[in-house]
Amino acid sequence: MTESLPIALTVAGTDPTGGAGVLADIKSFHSREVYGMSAVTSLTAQNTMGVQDVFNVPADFLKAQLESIFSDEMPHAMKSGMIATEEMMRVLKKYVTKYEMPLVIDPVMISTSGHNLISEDAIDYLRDELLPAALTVTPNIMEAEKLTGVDIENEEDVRKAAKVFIEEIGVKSVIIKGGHLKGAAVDYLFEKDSETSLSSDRVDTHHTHGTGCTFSAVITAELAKGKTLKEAFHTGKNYITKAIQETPEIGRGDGPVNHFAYKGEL
Ligand SMILES: Nc1ncnc2c1ncn2[C@@H]1O[C@H](COP(=O)(O)OP(=O)(O)OP(=O)(O)O)[C@@H](O)[C@H]1O
Ligand SMILES: Cc1ncc(CO)c(N)n1
Repeated sequence: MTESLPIALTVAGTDPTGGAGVLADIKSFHSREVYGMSAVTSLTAQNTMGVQDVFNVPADFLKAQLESIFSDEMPHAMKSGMIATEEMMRVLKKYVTKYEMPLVIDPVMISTSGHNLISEDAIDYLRDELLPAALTVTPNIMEAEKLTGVDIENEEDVRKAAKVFIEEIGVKSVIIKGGHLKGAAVDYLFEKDSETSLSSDRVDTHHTHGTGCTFSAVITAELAKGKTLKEAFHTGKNYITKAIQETPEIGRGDGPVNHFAYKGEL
């Protein structure tokens, strides 16, 4: 008899060069010894130099993929990444409200290379309808600004934005990633009654393609194992720091992180 594995599902877009999106998520799940499943929202033609094209999967076909999964086996946790249109978000909302499991929303808006990955009118739906269904949301600074309307330049602003996320938008918790602020790379987890910040030295590199996807996927993998959000946050931070410190130098542009680098306890 083999032991059953924790299962994590990602609902996200693809990056054929494997640094971001679904492939980064599955690599992250796998390296944490979590069985990965995926439903694809968009196929992108992108590489380490930029995004060349995007093909959005018809919303009905996203529904078909989710139906295939949920009619067969229940994941223990799920995450969402790139969801380009409101129609796809409406489909996703049905599943995340029907089936109870920890949901991590990475509110992907723009690729590291600066390409828009979400239609402007889907942002309101994301904020008002999807975010409240999540256990946690993992915006970078720009995404947090866009979703809350708070300009963020320092730690005080991060706190103001977190207050809007929790008190006005109604999220249960939020992890604001300071990867794009000056100084050390500090990330903040705000839960209703607690605040945890984790800091690491900033690695002097431009190879940060897919850092956000990887970070949120590791958190999802840990939640699938039944870890607490605080524990998952710690593992996510340690994993991404190692993965950025030991980038594999793949591609001609801003390369991916190393999904083999972190060897922490499983
Ligand atoms: N140069 C760096 N050195 C150390 N840690 C970093 C660096 N850049 C980002 N991070 C960390 O990587 C994680 C992702 O943060 P970031 O703000 O880059 O997300 P993102 O912008 O959503 O990523 P993506 O580039 O995939 O869109 C965070 O834990 C952040 O602290
Ligand atoms: C498919 C996809 N999802 C997310 C990102 C953000 O890094 C990206 N570049 N591509």
